[in-house]
Amino acid sequence: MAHFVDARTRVLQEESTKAVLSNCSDPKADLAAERARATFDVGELLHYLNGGREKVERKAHFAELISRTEWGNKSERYFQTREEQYVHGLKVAFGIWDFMKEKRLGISDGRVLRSLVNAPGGLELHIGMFIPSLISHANPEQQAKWLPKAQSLEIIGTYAQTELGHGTFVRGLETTATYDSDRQEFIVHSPTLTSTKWWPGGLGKTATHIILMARLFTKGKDYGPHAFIMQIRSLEDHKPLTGITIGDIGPKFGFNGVDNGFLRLEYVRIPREAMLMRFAKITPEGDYVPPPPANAKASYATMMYVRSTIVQDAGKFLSMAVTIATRYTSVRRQTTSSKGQRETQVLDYQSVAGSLLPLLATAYALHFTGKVMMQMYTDFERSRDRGDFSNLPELHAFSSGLKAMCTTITSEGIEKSRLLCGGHGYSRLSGLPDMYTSYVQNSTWEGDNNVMFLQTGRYLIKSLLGAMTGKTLSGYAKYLENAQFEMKERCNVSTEVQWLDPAAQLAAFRNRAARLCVDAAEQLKQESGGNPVFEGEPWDNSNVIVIKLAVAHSQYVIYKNFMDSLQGIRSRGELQPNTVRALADLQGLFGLTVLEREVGDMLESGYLSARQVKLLRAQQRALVKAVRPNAVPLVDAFGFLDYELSSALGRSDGDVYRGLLEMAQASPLNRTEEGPGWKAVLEAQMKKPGSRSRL
Ligand SMILES: CCCCCCCCCCCCCC(=O)SCCNC(=O)CCNC(=O)[C@H](O)C(C)(C)COP(=O)(O)OP(=O)(O)OC[C@H]1O[C@@H](n2cnc3c(N)ncnc32)[C@H](O)[C@@H]1OP(=O)(O)O
Ligand SMILES: Cc1cc2nc3c(=O)[nH]c(=O)nc-3n(C[C@H](O)[C@H](O)[C@H](O)COP(=O)(O)OP(=O)(O)OC[C@H]3O[C@@H](n4cnc5c(N)ncnc54)[C@H](O)[C@@H]3O)c2cc1C
Repeated sequence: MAHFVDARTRVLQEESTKAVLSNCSDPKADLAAERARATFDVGELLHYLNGGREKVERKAHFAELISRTEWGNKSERYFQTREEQYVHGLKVAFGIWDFMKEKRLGISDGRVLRSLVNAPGGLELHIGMFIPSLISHANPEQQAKWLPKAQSLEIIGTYAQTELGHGTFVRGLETTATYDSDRQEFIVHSPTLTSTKWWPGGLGKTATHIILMARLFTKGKDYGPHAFIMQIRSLEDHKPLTGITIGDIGPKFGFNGVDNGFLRLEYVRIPREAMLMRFAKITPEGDYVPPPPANAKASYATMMYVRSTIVQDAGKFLSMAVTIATRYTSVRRQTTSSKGQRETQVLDYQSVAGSLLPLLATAYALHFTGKVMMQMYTDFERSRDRGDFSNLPELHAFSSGLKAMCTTITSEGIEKSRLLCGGHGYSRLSGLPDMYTSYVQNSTWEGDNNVMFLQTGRYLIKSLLGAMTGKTLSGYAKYLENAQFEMKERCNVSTEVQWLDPAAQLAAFRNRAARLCVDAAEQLKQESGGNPVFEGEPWDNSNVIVIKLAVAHSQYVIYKNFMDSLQGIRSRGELQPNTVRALADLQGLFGLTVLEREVGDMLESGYLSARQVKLLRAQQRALVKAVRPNAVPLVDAFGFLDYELSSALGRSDGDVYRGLLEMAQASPLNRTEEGPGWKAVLEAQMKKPGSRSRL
């Protein structure tokens, strides 16, 4: 029934409404005004970043279609229970599958669809690791047997490596696969409590098959972790097979649509052919045939593939967070110094712009590094398929450090973006809390970040030691050939504007990394009492400096990739000069922001003087101002759709307050006016005789 308001009430209210309206915010107009400030052609950059106009339009077309399906509807997204999330995640996966079949779409379209719906569920590991493991570890016969079933979703798999007792230290896995040559079978077994598999995504309630990482024993000898494929659930009634105990590990910090699981095996027999035998093999008689020495770590290849995809995705997630925060802080107005004046857009506060715009620049930096990373992985696959594993060590070092660096940056960046949105950033309807809780596990899974940095540091120190004995280095570590020269080098910047020179910035990144490498090698030598030892106490006691080195190197790599990518764009004339200028500002802002944060090392080493640091800071602040007018256009160029962001604050029309109010309607607490607590608790309590008088 309509609420009746009398005329007198309306007249009295009119004046105050007028007063409020005179300086109240108009978010839609604010965002439109921001867009009008663009100094470059947003459409051009949008198409460039997203692989062309056709892809941009195709994505929008898909979003339009799937948003109307039951599984693609996101209105309940923030209100689901864990069980609902899990079932919804499955519906999404199969919804996408049917949609792809119906429209005859390929894998790259599938990726777009998954990213649009963004509802991680029980099939993540099937797509992300089970199928890739079959491709990289199975021999041609095994691939012919398993891949069609996996690709048609006849079976659903996961990657079961981590155990209660061991995740990082893969060689310490306790699950055993013991070969019985009489029956030409392996007996797979969980001999201890700590050998219980724990964490694999989809293992709890979804997967019918697993890639099992277990220690291979044959003829009484332990050959360490190897990959096996085995069935764990019946394809008839989905119940666990004999000797197998499986379940869900319970709620997590985020990512709760995924049924991460546990698994115990009790003397389960699997055929000899269950061992994935592309590299290492077992003969029917039980003789172990090792992989060639060059690819001794071949069984770790899936992890490297996933690390590469994680690096590729880091930029996307940071860009999403920054899009939400930039749009919102452009329309959010707070505080005015004089009465009658409009309140300030919060993005105009130096503290907000000074935090958010460097993140925007970083999102662009990660975009370019992600592309380089995937290219490097693809190149590795090509040479691997020719039997050439020579670039494996560099790929491992590169992907480990970047996985750690990019996920650290993105995790922190999402949280910073949320904080910059104030109170509304704390609402799940902003999209930022869920993005954080479901992203931050990237710092842990697929190799804890510190552990990954240590792998990169190890490679760099070994490279440096090699260079000192005359070895030629290649790839990103090449600069270490000149480490001794770098130790004496001083920065030659003498004016603020000279800090804009990419060569000056790159030199600072490189010098810091080179010096840290020399320092780390020195410390390791000292701890080792002579020749550096890369394990045990000497190594453990050098962890902090080695991680610092790997961070510095990864920052150098990300900056270099940004610089080289922009150079390539310029020399190929791919973008108009105004667009390149906008990107160059971002490159400078990214570089100087990182260097500013790390000046302590460079002052300590003597590479920079206090005056040069002052100049650097001033130039960094100037770049924040230079980027400010393009803030909204630059996030628009990422090309995220409202459907994709699923955020009241990130709306492309800027209508954030309406967005919050509309999205909140779906809260289950709003299903009735009195709310679920009235009948359950409140009524009885509040109507108790005497309760009013007590209050
Ligand atoms: C479509 C796309 C969808 C994507 C969706 C995503 C969904 C998926 C989501 C994902 C969900 C997540 C799912 C999950 O989480 S799955 C579980 C992931 N688990 C891990 O990542 C475990 C992390 N641990 C390791 O990787 C290893 O054990 C480490 C690396 C720590 C040490 O290992 P180890 O103790 O054995 O070695 P070492 O230190 O004695 O070093 C010995 C030598 O080996 C070299 N070395 C080491 N490793 C590699 C390597 N890989 N390639 C080449 N070389 C390598 C190393 O440089 C050294 O060389 P050198 O110095 O002697 O020359
Ligand atoms: C959401 C999620 C999903 C996952 N999905 C899967 C999956 O599908 N399949 C699967 O097999 N696994 C999965 N994992 C497991 C994941 O790969 C491991 O948790 C990860 O590799 C870290 O190992 P850990 O838990 O043993 O950490 P730990 O190694 O116990 O780390 C604890 C601390 O010790 C430090 N540390 C450990 N070793 C060293 C060292 N050598 N030197 C210095 N510091 C060290 C680490 O830096 C860390 O701070 C998942 C994990 C999560 C959180």
